[in-house]
Amino acid sequence: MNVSIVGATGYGGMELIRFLNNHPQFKIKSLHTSSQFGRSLYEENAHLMHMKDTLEEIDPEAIAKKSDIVFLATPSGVSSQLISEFSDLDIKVIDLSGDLRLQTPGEYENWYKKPAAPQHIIEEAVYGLAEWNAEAIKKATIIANPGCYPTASLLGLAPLFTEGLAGADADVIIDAKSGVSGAGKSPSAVTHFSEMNENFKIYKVNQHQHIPEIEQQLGRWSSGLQPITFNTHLVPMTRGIMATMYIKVNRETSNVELKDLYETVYENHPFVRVQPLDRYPSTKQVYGSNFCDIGVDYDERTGKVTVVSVIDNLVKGAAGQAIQNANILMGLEETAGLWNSPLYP
Ligand SMILES: NC(=O)C1=CN([C@@H]2O[C@H](COP(=O)(O)OP(=O)(O)OC[C@H]3O[C@@H](n4cnc5c(N)ncnc54)[C@H](OP(=O)(O)O)[C@@H]3O)[C@@H](O)[C@H]2O)C=CC1
Ligand SMILES: CC(=O)N[C@@H](CCC(=O)OP(=O)(O)O)C(=O)O
Repeated sequence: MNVSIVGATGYGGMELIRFLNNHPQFKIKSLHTSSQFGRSLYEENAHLMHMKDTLEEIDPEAIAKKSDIVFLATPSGVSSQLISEFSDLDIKVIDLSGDLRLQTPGEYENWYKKPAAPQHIIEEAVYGLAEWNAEAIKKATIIANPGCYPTASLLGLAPLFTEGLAGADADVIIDAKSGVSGAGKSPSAVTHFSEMNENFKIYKVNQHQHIPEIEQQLGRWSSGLQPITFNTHLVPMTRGIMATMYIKVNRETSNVELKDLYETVYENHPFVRVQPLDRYPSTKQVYGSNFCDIGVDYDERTGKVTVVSVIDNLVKGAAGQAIQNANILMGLEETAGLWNSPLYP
């Protein structure tokens, strides 16, 4: 099966290339750029010097003729415009941006401050939280790949909500931290070395665009969900997300019960690894891999559960989950091309 990547020169695009080069069924057919067509991929990306591909312009009709799937790894505000051209063509689309995740155009415009995609396309797009939406993903034409923070948060929260231990009044608090590659390839005043080195920053306080995305999915599991508290921090490391979450549960529980619950829920989901009792994950144990590692603890004093969830933002948080979704969509093994161990130490 042939695949194309739009936004191939960005961090998400290059991570797609890294995994697709080792994929048993998918072959990279073309790589697309908005600003560098005609140049060789390796010219600005020395680590890809072994690849001879030339970057091509973004022509949806030409892409649909050569490929079965196109990955859009473009900044927000791009696929909301491009998607209309692809949706009339015979090609599956997997969008890594936030453009097709929110079910209401007004909500997208409110949080992203950009024009939304057409309503009928938003309705057609399937939310690609792979562990929780596989049946819909199998039948999808357009997949909205989840955001990095929502992936870590929702995988950690899901068992409590789907198994009835937490409900609408769970008073969810998510305290999340990310490595700097989450902000993409372009350097900025916030992310350059002397700003980030030996520093720890909170940003977008109570304003992050992933708030409605997390609430939307939690609301599917628990109707009438009260608003959540969600805040994000930048950590001076390249990759990794840790979401530490606090959830009020509706009855007493124990760490043994919680561990059993999480293990049972994720029994048939190889990319989610539940930690042993009294162990909590760190970002390095998933570095470069498609794993999401989760640790849980019940605090008897407060009646709250603490969930710690870690992913690599560029893999399970972006390119890895996008390929996992492509595997499910094409009827392949979910793990095809993704079953590598984390890079450690
Ligand atoms: N980084 C992360 O951890 C995650 C990112 N995402 C999302 O994935 C998407 C890609 O992110 P990331 O790779 O980090 O971003 P980058 O900024 O690293 O890369 C984006 C790429 O998109 C291309 N691009 C820029 N403007 C346009 C345009 N107008 N039309 C078409 N292509 C354009 C650029 O390449 P060129 O100039 O060659 O066209 C650029 O290399 C974003 O929407 C991001 O929010 C989601 C989850 C995690
Ligand atoms: C560290 C960092 O800056 N992370 C980015 C994640 C961006 C992203 O993934 O945005 P969409 O999912 O909405 O496309 C942020 O917090 O905005």
